[in-house]
Amino acid sequence: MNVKEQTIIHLTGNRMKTTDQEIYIVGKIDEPLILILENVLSYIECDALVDLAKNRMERAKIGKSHVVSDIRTSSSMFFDEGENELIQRIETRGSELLNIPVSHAEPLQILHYKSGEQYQPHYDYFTSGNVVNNRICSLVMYLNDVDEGGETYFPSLHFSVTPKKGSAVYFEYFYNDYHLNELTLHGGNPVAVGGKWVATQWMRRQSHRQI
Ligand SMILES: O=C(O)CCC(=O)C(=O)O
Ligand SMILES: [Fe+2]
Repeated sequence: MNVKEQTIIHLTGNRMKTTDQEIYIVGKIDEPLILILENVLSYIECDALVDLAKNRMERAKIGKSHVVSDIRTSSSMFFDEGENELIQRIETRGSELLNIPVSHAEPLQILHYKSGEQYQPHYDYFTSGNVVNNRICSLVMYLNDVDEGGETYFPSLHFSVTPKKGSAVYFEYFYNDYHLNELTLHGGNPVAVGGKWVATQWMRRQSHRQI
């Protein structure tokens, strides 16, 4: 018999409550665990994140070498850890939702795709040999509705998620079975009409912040 591996998030019911938000689970894949979540951010929070990020965007850099790459044609920025009340609130909510201490959180990343821009399929975890404190899960939060295109796409699962303002897709890749981690290959489909803004929260296996 095949026994299902432990996941990071343990679900009890169709809602997840944090101190200040009630989040709805509206879709799920079991293995690897992928959740579609609604009401992760309020509209006001989405707009505020975009406003704060707007003037701080630069062309996206990929991975450790930080070389500008065509793998991702969007632009990006990172907020500083807990840099203001809004960022603190969102980091705390993410940590409560995922049940992982905020010290494991990477700085919140904002991505902006203009029409035609995309993010080719990739893994969020680092694949080079000796990573000691790798990423274990991702929460990709949508900050606006996209008119056409811009889905988060999981090619190995033939599954895509349509961006919806305030909603998010969560996935984890902390499995012993490497094949399950590899199934989290994902990308951002080209935005056909309009633009797309996302906020990505990655969590590390161990504490990442110097506090
Ligand atoms: O834009 C998306 O839908 C995916 C973003 C993503 O894969 C990431 O931030 O690592
Ligand atoms: Fe990603």
